[in-house]
Amino acid sequence: MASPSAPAPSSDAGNKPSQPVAIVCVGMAGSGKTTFMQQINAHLHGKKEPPYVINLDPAVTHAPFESNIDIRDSVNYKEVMKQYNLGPNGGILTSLNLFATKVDQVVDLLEKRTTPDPANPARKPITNIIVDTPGQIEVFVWSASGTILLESLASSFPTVIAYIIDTPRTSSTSTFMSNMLYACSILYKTKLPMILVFNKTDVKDASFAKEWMTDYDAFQAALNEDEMNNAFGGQEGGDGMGSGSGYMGSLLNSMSLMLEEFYTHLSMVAVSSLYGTGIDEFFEAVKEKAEEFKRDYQPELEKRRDEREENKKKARERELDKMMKGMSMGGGSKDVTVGDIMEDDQGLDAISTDESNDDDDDDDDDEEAGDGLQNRYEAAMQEDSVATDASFAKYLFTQQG
Ligand SMILES: Nc1nc2c(ncn2[C@@H]2O[C@H](COP(=O)(O)OP(=O)(O)OP(=O)(O)O)[C@@H](O)[C@H]2O)c(=O)[nH]1
Repeated sequence: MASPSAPAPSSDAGNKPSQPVAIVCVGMAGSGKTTFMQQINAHLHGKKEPPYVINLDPAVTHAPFESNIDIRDSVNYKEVMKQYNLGPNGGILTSLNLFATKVDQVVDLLEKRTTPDPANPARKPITNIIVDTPGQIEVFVWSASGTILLESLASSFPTVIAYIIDTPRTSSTSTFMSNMLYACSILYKTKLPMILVFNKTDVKDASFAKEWMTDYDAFQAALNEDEMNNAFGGQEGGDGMGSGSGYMGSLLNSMSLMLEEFYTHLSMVAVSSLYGTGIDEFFEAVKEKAEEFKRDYQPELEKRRDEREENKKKARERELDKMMKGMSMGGGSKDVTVGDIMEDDQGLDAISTDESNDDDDDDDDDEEAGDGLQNRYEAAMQEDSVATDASFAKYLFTQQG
């Protein structure tokens, strides 16, 4: 739930350097997401701008950094697997689903931490929110809970996807293309700006990737070379010149043409999470993509957020209405409210619906009792939501700083 005091991200707010940005790290298992998170976390701490850290990977056994919100504090992944009789992926998915039910409170907490606190002016508002996700990308990106979590985040903050790529494992044309297609599918699914983070460049330089993304001919040359060396395997060709699979070659060829357009929407940085190189460039790219978010993505998201708020308001009104109806008992020409029962204090048998017995004063009393009751319930509902937020913050999440 977007709190009313929270700053609604607006295009002019983009010029303020302190506007918080959410960076969601996504990548295949072993690509180095956690190590990258650790590196950007350390980088921001070094700049005296500690980020707000969220871990959404319920299965991680050891995280080398402290999280402000950790899914493992609210959902026991192993217990979920046991209780629901699930395998590892089902367990992660269900844990995310359970966690997604609390997303409003998560966003509330984030909004509080990213705005100045009048009660504590010395506390600096957070300017970066960094999020680690499960290595099973599809479980996060293609699940309803992943969508809810991302959309909720993006409805309050400029949000950028950092897609972490294992560079040494992406150096052949076929693995490169597979990875790019995956990135493409994430971009179109999340509709959020994306940075390709070529990680592990201490092992393999990422200049080949940059060249392939910007120069179609260079990729074609590499493709021909791979074909000649039979790098794709397969049985086709057989012309004695190491032709490899003709099918694979032409498929990659067509895909590379299609991806040319996709590359224009991306930023690309080369980093080594192990040694901390390229991190400054990464944050430059984040700045650029955050601007892009405000310019291109925000209008659509704001529309969706307004719709959601409106729906929420309607649902609340419906609930209140239902509750009030449930508490009034119809009969005769006039509804009798619980106020009648409370006033008479004689139980249901004492309720009279006979208007002829009521004088004008009674009518006024009835109205007042009804209104008072409605007001009290409205107030109670609001108090309840505040209490839920507070207790949620208290016992579900680990609050650091
Ligand atoms: N050489 C080198 N190794 C790295 C780098 N980044 C990560 N690694 C190694 O890659 C392995 C996987 O790194 P993680 O950070 O655990 O990867 P992950 O994507 O979080 O893995 P999952 O949690 O399984 O999804 C570890 O052995 C890291 O030490 C890097 O920049 N260079």
